[in-house]
Amino acid sequence: MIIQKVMVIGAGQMGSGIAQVCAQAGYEVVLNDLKDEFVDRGLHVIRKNLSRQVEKERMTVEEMNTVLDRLTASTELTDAKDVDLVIEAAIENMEIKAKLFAQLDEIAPREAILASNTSSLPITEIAAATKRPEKVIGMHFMNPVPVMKLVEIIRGLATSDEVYQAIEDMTKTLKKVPVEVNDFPGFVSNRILMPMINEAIYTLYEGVATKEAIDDVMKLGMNHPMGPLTLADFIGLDTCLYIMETLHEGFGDTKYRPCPLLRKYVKAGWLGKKTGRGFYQYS
Ligand SMILES: CC(=O)CC(=O)SCCNC(=O)CCNC(=O)[C@H](O)C(C)(C)COP(=O)(O)OP(=O)(O)OC[C@H]1O[C@@H](n2cnc3c(N)ncnc32)[C@H](O)[C@@H]1OP(=O)(O)O
Ligand SMILES: NC(=O)C1=CN([C@@H]2O[C@H](COP(=O)(O)OP(=O)(O)OC[C@H]3O[C@@H](n4cnc5c(N)ncnc54)[C@H](OP(=O)(O)O)[C@@H]3O)[C@@H](O)[C@H]2O)C=CC1
Repeated sequence: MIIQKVMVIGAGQMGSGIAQVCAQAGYEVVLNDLKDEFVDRGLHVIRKNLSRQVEKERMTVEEMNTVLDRLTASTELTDAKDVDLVIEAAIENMEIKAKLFAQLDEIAPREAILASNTSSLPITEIAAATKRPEKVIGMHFMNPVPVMKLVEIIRGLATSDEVYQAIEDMTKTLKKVPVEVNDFPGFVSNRILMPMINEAIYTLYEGVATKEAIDDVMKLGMNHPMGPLTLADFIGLDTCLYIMETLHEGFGDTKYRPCPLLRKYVKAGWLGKKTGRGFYQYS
């Protein structure tokens, strides 16, 4: 399976990062979102990241322009008609992802691989929305994508060995480290990370300590680069809540119940860094 052209769906924080690393690795990339303004916002972030690399003299202006030239903006799913791989990074919602995959299955070439960057939703269920479940796979990048080395690769029930191998090889061309996991709610990363974040929110909710103190304990005591509440703001509180709900529903275990304070913040539209306010305020 030869992968040359990649379509990334969703130009948010994850989609723009994925598009950037694919373009830097030499792939032709189509970056798709619902509206031009969202795609432009994603391309703006990529330009800013690459300019920083130029300032640090890790890349020349010519190299930056070559990378930027590999990126094409799109607001039409029909642009998937000639791609080899789609990486979906729209919001963490099964209905939206299933609908996207059903449409992509109709549009993308028969041989194309359809991957999802979902952080917790079952790949097997996403694959069932298509007539090519053997070509559907999870490709779970970490935030911020240009910096983090891991890509968790999730095999759905029907994912073929050939598709797994092609995605593992492609991940290495992005200078990332693939780790294979099976399809269970939250996979490995968020099954372990998100209950810790949820517990940190309970710790705040129950008045055990201030948000700053909770973050300091985990930063200074456990050497985490960010405290759990700062990390929750960074990931997006909506995404954190969707993941906890997937764990809660998927395992049917009350230990995964989302903290009411997390629900309250999401209902208020306090989604973290991306909306300017979460546990902390960002100007
Ligand atoms: C929810 C899920 O499904 C899965 C997830 O992704 S969970 C989230 C996983 N991610 C994490 O846990 C991140 C934890 N945080 C960290 O590792 C660090 O705080 C961090 C890498 C984000 C920033 O590191 P820092 O040392 O505090 O800041 P800083 O010195 O400014 O940045 C370090 C480097 O990262 C780069 N960087 C930081 N943020 C960046 C961003 N958003 N995009 C691109 N590059 C970025 C900087 O340019 C800098 O690069 P160089 O070293 O090459 O110069
Ligand atoms: N945040 C994180 O740390 C991580 C997130 N993920 C996963 O990546 C995915 C994206 O998350 P993230 O980038 O943080 O979210 P963002 O909210 O930053 O971005 C999502 C983007 O997708 C767009 N979108 C929504 N629906 C559609 C659609 N039908 N077609 C095309 N685009 C659409 C959104 O547009 P609009 O603004 O209009 O809604 C938005 O621009 C989620 O599945 C998430 O779980 C995975 C790893 C880490």
